[in-house]
Amino acid sequence: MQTLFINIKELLQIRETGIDKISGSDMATLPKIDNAYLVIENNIISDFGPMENCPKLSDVKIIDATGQVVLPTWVDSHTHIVYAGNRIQEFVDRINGLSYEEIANRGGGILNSAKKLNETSEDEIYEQSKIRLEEVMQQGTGAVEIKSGYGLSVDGELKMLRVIKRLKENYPIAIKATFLGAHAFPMEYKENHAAYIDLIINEMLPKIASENLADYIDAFLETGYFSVEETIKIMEAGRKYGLEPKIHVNQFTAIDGIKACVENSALSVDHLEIVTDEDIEVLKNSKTMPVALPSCSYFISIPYTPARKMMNAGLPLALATDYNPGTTPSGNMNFVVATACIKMKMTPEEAINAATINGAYAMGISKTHGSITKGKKANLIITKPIMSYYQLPYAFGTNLIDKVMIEGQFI
Ligand SMILES: N=CN[C@@H](CCC(=O)O)C(=O)O
Ligand SMILES: [Zn+2]
Repeated sequence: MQTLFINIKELLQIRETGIDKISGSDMATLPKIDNAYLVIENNIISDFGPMENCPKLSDVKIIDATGQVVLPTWVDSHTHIVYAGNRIQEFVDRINGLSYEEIANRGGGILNSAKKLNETSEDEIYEQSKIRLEEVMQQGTGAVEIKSGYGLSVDGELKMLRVIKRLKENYPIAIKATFLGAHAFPMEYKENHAAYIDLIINEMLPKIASENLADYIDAFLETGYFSVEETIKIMEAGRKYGLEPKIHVNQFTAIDGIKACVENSALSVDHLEIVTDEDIEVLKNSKTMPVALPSCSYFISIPYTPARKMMNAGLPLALATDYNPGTTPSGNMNFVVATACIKMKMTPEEAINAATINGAYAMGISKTHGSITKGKKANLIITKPIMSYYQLPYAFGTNLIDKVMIEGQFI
């Protein structure tokens, strides 16, 4: 079955086959066709071009997109959308003056979510998480990475990863699962880090690998969480099971963690609110994608990733939500793109590149997602009639999406 979109006001992010990411000054360019057509065959993009070249097709469903902008769906390469309950009380505690660190030191934060998760059944976690997944799909997300990391026990981590597996099986959206057992030290291991790392490496990882539950491995490399040396052990152990690292690093402090991640061929380094000149140097000429999470900076009032400085140094940059109950209870990529423009001074072109093709790279799916390219998945955002794509970040907070197509189907 073919679908033909005609009269598309702007068809954005059109790319040749084989482009997997966009770096540095190239991020300022977002290739597009004004007044375009686009052909979808089953679940794949099969053709596109200017309206004057529009083919005459028979037995085709025609959609007139006059006034509407069409772009690839967002790729959200960093989320924690599988969790139990919420942390609304901590939100209010922060408004009343407590810091994220103070809340964590009182047993709140990640350990609070871990307690809730371990007390909740797998079915209930699935029910709570699928609501969030369905919500972000309606907001234009067509691929999502989901981490474990609120189990912090063998059973808890397996439970989370099994929920992610069920979401993968039951939804058309591309999902990658990341094992984040090294998210925090449980209370009983506070004074015995080696024993918890041993549990991760010798008990969790073999079980996860035997059930094929994870695609990537992560750790929270941060002062007060996992040290550089501890994170290296986790990355090396994951590699033995074929899990590439995607690491939380430089959220609050810069402790040479990025260097360790690059040396261990991490696919991405995520957060990067605090970035030194040395960090930028080690990222140059590496295959590691830096990932910024501006909704987290917004929600807990920490610095924004220095996007301009990084792009000026020739680096690529991806944008993701970090959707989680503590630092970012929002999975809205439209807000991420707008906030990147408003607060990080990324241009709309840079932000859209970061939220599509570079996001796809950061979750290892740029062969199939992240751009309007012949042969890629038919994953599309069709906007309401708008002035131009500039309106997407400009009218932040307004829902400008008319329809979302994932794998050739409107959802
Ligand atoms: N920083 C580490 N992990 C999550 C937040 C975890 C939490 O507070 O629940 C993040 O990416 O922000
Ligand atoms: Zn995160």
